[in-house]
Amino acid sequence: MTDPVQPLVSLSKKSTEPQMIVNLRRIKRKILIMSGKGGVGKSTVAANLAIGLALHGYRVGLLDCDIHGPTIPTIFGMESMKPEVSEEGIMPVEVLPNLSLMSIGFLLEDKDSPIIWRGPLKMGIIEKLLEDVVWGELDFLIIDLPPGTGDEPLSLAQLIPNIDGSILVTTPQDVALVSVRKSIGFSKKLNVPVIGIVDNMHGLVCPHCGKPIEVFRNGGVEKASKDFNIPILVRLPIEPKVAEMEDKGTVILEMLEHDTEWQKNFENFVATVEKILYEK
Ligand SMILES: Nc1ncnc2c1ncn2[C@@H]1O[C@H](COP(=O)(O)OP(=O)(O)OP(=O)(O)O)[C@@H](O)[C@H]1O
Repeated sequence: MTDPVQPLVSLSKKSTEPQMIVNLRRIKRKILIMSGKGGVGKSTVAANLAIGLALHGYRVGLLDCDIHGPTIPTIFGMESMKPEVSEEGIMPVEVLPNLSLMSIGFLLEDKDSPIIWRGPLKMGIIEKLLEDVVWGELDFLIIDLPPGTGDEPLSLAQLIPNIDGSILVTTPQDVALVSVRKSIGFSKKLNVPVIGIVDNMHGLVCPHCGKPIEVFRNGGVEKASKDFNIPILVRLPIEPKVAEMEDKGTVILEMLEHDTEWQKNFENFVATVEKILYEK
């Protein structure tokens, strides 16, 4: 059986761990963004954290490891970009002078077909990205993992050496507790400390009266935070503009505007993450 989508970059070169180590050694901090299930806002959080850190002056890379639905190129309005491939390796796509991206989505010839890869090929392409992407010197590499806490995201995360911390993204239903517990177990298996939880889609601000509306029955995230002694880093409301911003690729413009609630929430989130990491 042939694979339905052919990656642009040849996978024939044999993996060599030292090359991966050489590339990743130049990165000061590697942060995993993960979630117990799909569609909770993991890529949204990864993209905005990367932008926020870059706006604070850090050199940031964002690696989209979501093999089944790589959304980072769309969020940045860069779906049609093709990374340069040279003797040195694959060059990440530059969004700002100090923010660059790499996504499996950039390496697919046919972006509209569903991505159905067998296990070894999936691991192969992630290994290839870790080995061959020439990030240069970075202060942060933000890694957007595939959703879930099963064997596949675990094996992918295990390919990345010396991860500094994980951020768990969840929504506020009661099942948050289950989801957060699974994510903590996942981080433990990787020996990665949990930095904190992002409570996403936490209510909605009424567009007429400005008062908060609780959409889901809340309490699960607070309980998880207390039970596991892990801080809630930020509560993000349901923001109807987000899907539109992401589809149009204007997320970065929103973050450059300093007067929206969405931007302010992320500004606080980024400052909290920075504080936790640099006080360690
Ligand atoms: N706070 C929010 N308010 C409104 N929409 C949101 C919010 N957070 C995320 N979304 C939207 O929800 C959808 C899923 O978000 P996202 O792709 O970030 O989730 P994910 O967890 O990465 O999903 P996947 O499982 O596909 O990896 C997107 O359309 C995004 O625009």
